[in-house]
Amino acid sequence: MKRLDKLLSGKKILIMGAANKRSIAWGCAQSMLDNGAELIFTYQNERLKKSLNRLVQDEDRLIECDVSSDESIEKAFGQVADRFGKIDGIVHAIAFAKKEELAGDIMNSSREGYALAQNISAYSLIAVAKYGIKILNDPASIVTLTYFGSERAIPNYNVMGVAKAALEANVRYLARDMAKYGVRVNAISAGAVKTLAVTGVKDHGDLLRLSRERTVDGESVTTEQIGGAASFLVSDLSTGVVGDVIYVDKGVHLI
Ligand SMILES: NC(=O)c1ccc[n+]([C@@H]2O[C@H](COP(=O)([O-])OP(=O)(O)OC[C@H]3O[C@@H](n4cnc5c(N)ncnc54)[C@H](O)[C@@H]3O)[C@@H](O)[C@H]2O)c1
Repeated sequence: MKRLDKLLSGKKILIMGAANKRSIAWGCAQSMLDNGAELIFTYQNERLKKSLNRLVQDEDRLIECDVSSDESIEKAFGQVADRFGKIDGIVHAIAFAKKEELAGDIMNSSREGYALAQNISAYSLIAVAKYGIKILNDPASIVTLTYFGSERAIPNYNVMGVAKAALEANVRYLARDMAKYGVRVNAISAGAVKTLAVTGVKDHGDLLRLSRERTVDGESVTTEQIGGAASFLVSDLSTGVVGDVIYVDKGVHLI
């Protein structure tokens, strides 16, 4: 029998949502590389490709995918299969809402802004799973990223909190329905970290400070720590974890 000496040796993982070195997706990528995985990355558009290119130079491993379009997802996953064959996992670290929707009272959210947040931040997981069936091995694992604003009314988080609640429900329904393909689906509820996405939330400085103060040791969770849990969830150590939301927030949700 071939001896595999690292947790993720022999596993090919698709990382969706690495915009720069602060991205949670990049923390996941670092941990997975350390654990022996082979990685492929998707980027949203040419602008984000330039940014990702500073971190990943191998052009073959960079594939465009805008999750607002089924055609884009199908094409991207076709390219993944052509270049790398079947894969063993997908990290979905993607969310979006317009800045004006991430401020003030939720009564002022627009129909369009609400729908857009749902489309990019929650529905996209279903679309990724749907096209993912064709390129995922049996067994395989999908991991998405959520936030505590799905359960509590966090100031200004508004439509994104509602989208995260939908995302977590999607995880449960997908976990049920993807099981017949040997695919597990789980979410990590990450503590607040300063990324590009967070800066869209009004008064995000307060959100980050409050979140840091509520961790058990007064230090914010790091993207590396979130990545560690993501590595566990795509690994064979977590085959019993199905349709779950795992907190990686250093205890913020406890208080
Ligand atoms: N930063 C936090 O405090 C925090 C906490 C918990 C959960 N999360 C979640 O983690 C995930 C990653 O966000 P992040 O904080 O690392 O920020 P980030 O800005 O680094 O990453 C967000 C990514 O989403 C991508 N994206 C947006 N719209 C897209 C589209 N239409 N098609 C394809 N990609 C698209 C962006 O290109 C970017 O790469 C998000 O789901 C976010 O809600 C973040």
